[in-house]
Amino acid sequence: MTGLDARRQAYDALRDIENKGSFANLRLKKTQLDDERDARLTTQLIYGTLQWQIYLDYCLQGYIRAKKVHPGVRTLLRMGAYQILKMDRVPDSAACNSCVELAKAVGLGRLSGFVNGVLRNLSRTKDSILLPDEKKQPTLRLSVEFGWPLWLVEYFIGALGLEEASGLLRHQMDYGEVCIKPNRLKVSPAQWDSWCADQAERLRPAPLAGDGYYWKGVPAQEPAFNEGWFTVQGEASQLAARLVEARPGQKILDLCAAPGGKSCAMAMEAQGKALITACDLHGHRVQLIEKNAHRLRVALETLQWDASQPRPAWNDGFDAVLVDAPCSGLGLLWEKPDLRHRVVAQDIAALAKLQRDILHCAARYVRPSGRLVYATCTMTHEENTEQVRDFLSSHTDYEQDDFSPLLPSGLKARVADGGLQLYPHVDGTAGFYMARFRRKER
Ligand SMILES: C[S@@+](CC[C@H](N)C(=O)[O-])C[C@H]1O[C@@H](n2cnc3c(N)ncnc32)[C@H](O)[C@@H]1O
Repeated sequence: MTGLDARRQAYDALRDIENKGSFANLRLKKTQLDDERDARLTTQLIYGTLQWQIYLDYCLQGYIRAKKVHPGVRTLLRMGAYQILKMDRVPDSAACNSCVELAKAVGLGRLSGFVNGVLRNLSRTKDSILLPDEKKQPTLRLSVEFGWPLWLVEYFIGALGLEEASGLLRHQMDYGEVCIKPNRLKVSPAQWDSWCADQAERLRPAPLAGDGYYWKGVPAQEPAFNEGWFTVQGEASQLAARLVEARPGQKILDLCAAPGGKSCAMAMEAQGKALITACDLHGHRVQLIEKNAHRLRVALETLQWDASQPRPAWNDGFDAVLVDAPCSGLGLLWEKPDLRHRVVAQDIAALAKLQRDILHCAARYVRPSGRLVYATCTMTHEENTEQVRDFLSSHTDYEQDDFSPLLPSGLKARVADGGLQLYPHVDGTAGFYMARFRRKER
């Protein structure tokens, strides 16, 4: 059967994500498929099944009478239901047959009849599934229809109102595309133009990223990526790195740097001539920064360091400091759907405290008239606007720094209260927040 290997890899990854808490994007990198079509199918099955899990479980519940379902079978049913309900290009019969074959291949052959029965019934009657009433239960409807945990729907409705939250929660993104940007330190204009011409059918301009593109491809399988010709970085992340305005000869500190996307972006922006120190709390993540820098051939100094602890030796030592803070990551829920099932509301307060501590330390490292950039990939006011307000009220040696001239002309979001909040449904980026402060002259 075509795609059975791809489906098996997706099944194994989904089991690891559930059992071992693996992150989907990292687990995906471990799948081994040489054929690009298979690799795309695996990606779509993993991400799609996770994105729609709540919707799929809702639809499946009407077809399952058993009180307990074997966890492996539940994964198979979700994968099958995803193909039947959300993947138009897969015929229902292929979705059913492949799940039955997969059940046998993963040692669940004795339950393959059950899998077959549930999926065939679903396929036959899928058009009559009733979702919660939009008028009577708008919150539950958004949760089920678009696969969001209820608390997240309630959070966004509380923060944005029903209409805006609906727009946000309805937004979908294409998992098959990544945003790329040329590494001008490594690739010549002629080489880049020629690569882009080869890839023309898979590229579309990234409106906010200057010379970047959205590319339908698998980076690890692309020689140009392994040669360091381009970086993979979302438009919002690129923008946050740009706010630092890293210039040749400057000393820059990136306090929460792994896996090194923004550190490398800043190094490239400064034509490889800035002195960039990239730190992270976790040693294994510091290695990711080094790996990234090595691939892109940019020089960075790396250090394992807890940014919430003061380091007096750094006081007044940097032209600019970036705090790309650990955060609830709600802005990445579209591109990393496993996070929807991982983040919990209780995380937000603890993260806000950590962010405050990190910002407080970072404030000392900036030289007078230097820049401090604060960024998160989330949309909670506790982690964003409240941090900015709190920082300015407790650090009177800082003022807000207007960065609007640096923003791309096509951007719809506007700076408000000194910060820029990007939303997926407004600008098509990840949900991201950024603010910039300038230390006053003494
Ligand atoms: C949003 S990510 C950074 C992404 C990175 N700037 C990039 O562009 O690739 C936040 C990082 O903060 C790190 N982190 C968490 N707590 C930290 C702490 N107390 N000190 C330093 N880094 C920390 C995490 O390990 C994670 O790598």
